[in-house]
Amino acid sequence: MSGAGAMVGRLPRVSVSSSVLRTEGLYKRYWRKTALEPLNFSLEVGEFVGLLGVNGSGKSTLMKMAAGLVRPSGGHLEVLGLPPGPHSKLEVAFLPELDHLYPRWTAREAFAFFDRFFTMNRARFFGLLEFLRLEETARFGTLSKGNRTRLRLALTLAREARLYLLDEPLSGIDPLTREQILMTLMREFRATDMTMMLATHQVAEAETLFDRVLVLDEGRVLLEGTADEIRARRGSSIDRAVKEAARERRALEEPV
Ligand SMILES: Nc1ncnc2c1ncn2[C@@H]1O[C@H](COP(=O)(O)OP(=O)(O)OP(=O)(O)O)[C@@H](O)[C@H]1O
Repeated sequence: MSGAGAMVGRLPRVSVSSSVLRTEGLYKRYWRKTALEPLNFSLEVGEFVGLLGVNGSGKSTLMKMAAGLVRPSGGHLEVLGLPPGPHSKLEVAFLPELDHLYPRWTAREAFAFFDRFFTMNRARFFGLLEFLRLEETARFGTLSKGNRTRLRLALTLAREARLYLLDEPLSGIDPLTREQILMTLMREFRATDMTMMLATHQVAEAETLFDRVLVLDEGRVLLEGTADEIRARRGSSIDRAVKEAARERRALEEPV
């Protein structure tokens, strides 16, 4: 990949001793709907964790709580040792699912806007544009869906942050390109101390990509562990293990 060194640039500040994200009994209800059941989970410095699950399993809810955008209903949540707040807004780079960029902005202008609020890594951003084959001068509103997704990803990863939360960062990109982008980016970024959680429906990506996965199903933890642990425990690929575990849970819950 071209510009790989420049892409990574300065390493984010890290505190080696404590978890970047820690939850204890964290849960979320929207009126009567439970989006996330009490969750005990932690994310350590330098880890790259896959947050997996089908639509509505609670992935975005967990990410939004960690990003300080949704208030938990109860339990304990710590980001970099403190409840989410102004400190974590600066230290957490969150890529939401929805397009949030002004359509008339070029990549350059979007970068300048972000640069007013966050610590941005210019060399990394332009390295990412090159790698993702994005033009600096094209307006966001004129880009294809896949290219808009790429630009949003580049802006998020160009932030100097201690935690990156990427919610379906490659939706709308064809599977082959998606795999290439993810594999290359992760190879680059995992050589640093960047800590990431990436939400995806694409369970098969967990086979090779992540240090560890957390699989949610209807707001509950279905599986958790490294790919090797899950394969050893269940004797099958993660993709199959997730399907089997979901089937088993449904069978247990069916009234007799
Ligand atoms: N603002 C809200 N008000 C009411 N219910 C909500 C709200 N946000 C999410 N939910 C519900 O909470 C549950 C979990 O939703 P969430 O968006 O976290 O799932 P998800 O795994 O991210 O889904 P997807 O993959 O489709 O993005 C769903 O049943 C959803 O309908």
